[in-house]
Amino acid sequence: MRFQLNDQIVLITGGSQGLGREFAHKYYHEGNNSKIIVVSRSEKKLIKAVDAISGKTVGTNLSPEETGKLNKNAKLYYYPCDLSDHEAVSTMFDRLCELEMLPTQVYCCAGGSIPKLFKDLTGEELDMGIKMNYSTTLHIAHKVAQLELSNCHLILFSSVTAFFPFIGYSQYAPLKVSLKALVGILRQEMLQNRISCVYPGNFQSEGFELEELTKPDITREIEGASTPISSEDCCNKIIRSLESGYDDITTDLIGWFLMSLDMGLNKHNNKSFLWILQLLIGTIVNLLVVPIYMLICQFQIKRWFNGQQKKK
Ligand SMILES: NC(=O)C1=CN([C@@H]2O[C@H](COP(=O)(O)OP(=O)(O)OC[C@H]3O[C@@H](n4cnc5c(N)ncnc54)[C@H](OP(=O)(O)O)[C@@H]3O)[C@@H](O)[C@H]2O)C=CC1
Ligand SMILES: CCCCCCCCCCCCCCCC(=O)[C@@H](N)CO
Repeated sequence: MRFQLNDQIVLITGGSQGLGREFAHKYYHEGNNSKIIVVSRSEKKLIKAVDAISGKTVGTNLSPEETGKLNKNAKLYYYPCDLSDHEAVSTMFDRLCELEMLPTQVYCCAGGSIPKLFKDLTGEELDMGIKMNYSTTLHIAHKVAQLELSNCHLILFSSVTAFFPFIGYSQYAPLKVSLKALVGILRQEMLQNRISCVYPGNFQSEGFELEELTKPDITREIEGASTPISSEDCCNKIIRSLESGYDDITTDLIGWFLMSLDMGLNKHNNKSFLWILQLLIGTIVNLLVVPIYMLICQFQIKRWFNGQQKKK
């Protein structure tokens, strides 16, 4: 399935800000004869996003209640929906079916993290992590599977933390690992669909700014190797990889390197021309470097905890 921006109906979850809004902007300005539907919980943020993308208020609300004002010739649409609610997702797809706007590409950008030590998280924050990072993608993928949208290209957004879950990301990384597992299974079951998975490193977004407020220093120290890039750069890197036919995509060197350590049983369909290099690097580094790094990492973490004790 050759990837292109033109002649698509592209559904972007998490399209009200950050990376999702960047993709919407890219399709709006470069995708000829494409329709864009941005989805998130907040109608207010969606309206702000469509204004920012198009420079004027042209976004059309696709909700059933807005049928009277529907402009079928518009390019940019929005649909407020809490994607962690299976029924709400089902209603959204019913609506898209009614309007003959079932998607040909789906970007599952909805997600976000609250970096804290596990014991410092609230039950609500833990539940939010599961909903925001897993359920939102799960229900969308489930509807694509059930409707047998065989020409639909699913693009899931995991994270580098799926290759190396580390201290401070207990509310987030396990769910990004789950997405990696889901991708492996869907690739075996949904043979008619192209299923891509993106493992971004850090990039500047509203979500990134928010997570910086609670991120423990030790977490920031470990992830220092992933310097935040702009959302626009991240978007363009991902589009270039998709256009090159890759389906397991990273956005920085450390992400590519950590993916090489995680080749396992799910990466053998990776079309990266560097795939064999990744396999070789992964084998050698897993054997010779990882044991040493994990000792250093444990020392770093123990030193940080000792420092925390002294502060008390
Ligand atoms: N920024 C980074 O450094 C990295 C980000 N990632 C991943 O990339 C993706 C995009 O990240 P980023 O741009 O920073 O995200 P942001 O946190 O900036 O935006 C998250 C988006 O998801 C939407 N959203 C959250 N919960 C729901 C829900 N239940 N239903 C519908 N929409 C929802 C939000 O809109 P609303 O509040 O209106 O619902 C918002 O539009 C995420 O999956 C993130 O985990 C991965 C690695 C690094
Ligand atoms: C031989 C072994 C070497 C190991 C080096 C370890 C380097 C770890 C870099 C981790 C980068 C994590 C980026 C997370 C982005 C993200 O998902 C958050 N911003 C949440 O949004």
